[in-house]
Amino acid sequence: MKTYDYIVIGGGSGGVATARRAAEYGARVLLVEAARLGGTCVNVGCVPKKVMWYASNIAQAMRDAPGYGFAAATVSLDWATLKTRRDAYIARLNGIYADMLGKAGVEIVHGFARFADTHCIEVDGQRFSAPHIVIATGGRPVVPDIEGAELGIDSDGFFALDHQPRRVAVVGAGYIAVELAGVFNGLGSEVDMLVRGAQLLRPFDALLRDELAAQMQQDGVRIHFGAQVKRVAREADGSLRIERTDGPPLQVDALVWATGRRANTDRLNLAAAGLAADAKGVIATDAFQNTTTPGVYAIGDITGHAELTPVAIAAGRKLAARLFLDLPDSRLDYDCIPTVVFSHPPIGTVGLTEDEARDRFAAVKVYTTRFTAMAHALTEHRPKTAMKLVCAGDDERIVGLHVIGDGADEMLQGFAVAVRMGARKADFDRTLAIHPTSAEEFVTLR
Ligand SMILES: Cc1cc2nc3c(=O)[nH]c(=O)nc-3n(C[C@H](O)[C@H](O)[C@H](O)COP(=O)(O)OP(=O)(O)OC[C@H]3O[C@@H](n4cnc5c(N)ncnc54)[C@H](O)[C@@H]3O)c2cc1C
Ligand SMILES: NC(=O)c1ccc[n+]([C@@H]2O[C@H](COP(=O)([O-])OP(=O)(O)OC[C@H]3O[C@@H](n4cnc5c(N)ncnc54)[C@H](O)[C@@H]3O)[C@@H](O)[C@H]2O)c1
Repeated sequence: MKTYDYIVIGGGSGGVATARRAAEYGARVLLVEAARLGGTCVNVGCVPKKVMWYASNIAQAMRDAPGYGFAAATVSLDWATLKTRRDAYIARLNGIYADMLGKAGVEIVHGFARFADTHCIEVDGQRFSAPHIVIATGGRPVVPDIEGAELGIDSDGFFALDHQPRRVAVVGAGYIAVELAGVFNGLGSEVDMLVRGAQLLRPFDALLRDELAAQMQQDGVRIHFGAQVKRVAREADGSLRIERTDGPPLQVDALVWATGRRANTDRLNLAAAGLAADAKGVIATDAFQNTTTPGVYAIGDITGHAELTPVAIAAGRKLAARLFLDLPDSRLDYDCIPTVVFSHPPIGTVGLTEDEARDRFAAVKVYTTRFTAMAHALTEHRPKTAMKLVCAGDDERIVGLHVIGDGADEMLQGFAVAVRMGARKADFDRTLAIHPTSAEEFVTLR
């Protein structure tokens, strides 16, 4: 049996980050990865998704071009070329991850890890042990148990598509549903969204939810609220017939399930480590990523906190510093996590929604604005930008900042620093505007 200081199960966002840091701090580290290095984010998440988002933005820019006097061009996408180029980019990233880990001195084993006991794992019959083992095995998409569900694809299947479906149904209303629906629509597919509830992005501030639904509908996405899929069947021409609760069947070329994810903990033999997961596969941790078994930790999506790459990375790095730099207080603060939804238009949000703030504070003041960004003054397509500042207390501390509109994705990071530092409305007011931008509206709100 080979022994190490630290074993990392899973080479995704959290696993790679914690392994690398621990090795840099002098630990002997083994990382076990069952599939491709980089995990969900690099292979079937953030990265290929953002490439598709950019592609969709380029298509929109081509449609906007005549407003600026350019001759109208036919927007015709060779999806297969885009996929080949995207896949090549990701293969390069896989290689960079392997190099990076190698240079840091992390040993990598390719295979599927299972616990043999509290401090020992087994990979393809080989055993490895360490006093510290971190589980960073991420999650996978879940699909409802409905007749014909297997005829649809999930987000992994979206990235495997080698041609563009002409008509698409997207089921769900979370991050992935709105992002993929926006990409398909921007690239010219006909899109129907089937939403079980009455809103998109239910946990988000009402301003963002309402603006996004309105803009997507204006851009041609048919959003069916209160809609559930009853049955899916393949027609003779290869298309799919989707029977739903709220209206006549839909006929589409692809059905995408964007109905949530579950943690990859069911095949880890957790019991051997004295652990158990909940129904969604989530492993309970304390504020320091400790599980209930001493020496076994969990980070990233399997902990059921904000399922975001920077969260997994930061939790992994903090843990490495606690274990191998002798910094006993090193832990991630899960408050005030900024996040961007790469919808069309994009959303940026940090802190509390207005409703959350009203529940928490006696005095809440809200500032909002809604306008057409200058870039669209000359174009036929005129998406709106909307912003909200949620302030609490007599000194109007900014406890929530929300924006939807072009540029929201790049706008948020700097404002997230200000919110994290405890900025007051008065701090925004005395910050000079940068003109002409959309972001300047945040410092001129009255
Ligand atoms: C479509 C999509 C888009 C997304 N977009 C964004 C975005 O724009 N921004 C953002 O911040 N987040 C985004 N996310 C979320 C982000 O990808 C995850 O939060 C992040 O990848 C979680 O990192 P992790 O380390 O917990 O797990 P993962 O990155 O999922 O890595 C887990 C790794 O563990 C491996 N593994 C599993 N079981 C075992 C085992 N037993 N043995 C060995 N290896 C194992 C897996 O193969 C995988 O490589 C997106 C997710 C999806 C699905
Ligand atoms: N831009 C980003 O940072 C980004 C992008 C994608 C994903 N993510 C992360 O990944 C996580 C997972 O994303 P997601 O979109 O899979 O999950 P989600 O939890 O955001 O959304 C799941 C959606 O599916 C719906 N749903 C669940 N079961 C259903 C059913 N049987 N029928 C119909 N609808 C059903 C839910 O109501 C919800 O709208 C996100 O919470 C986020 O943390 C982040």
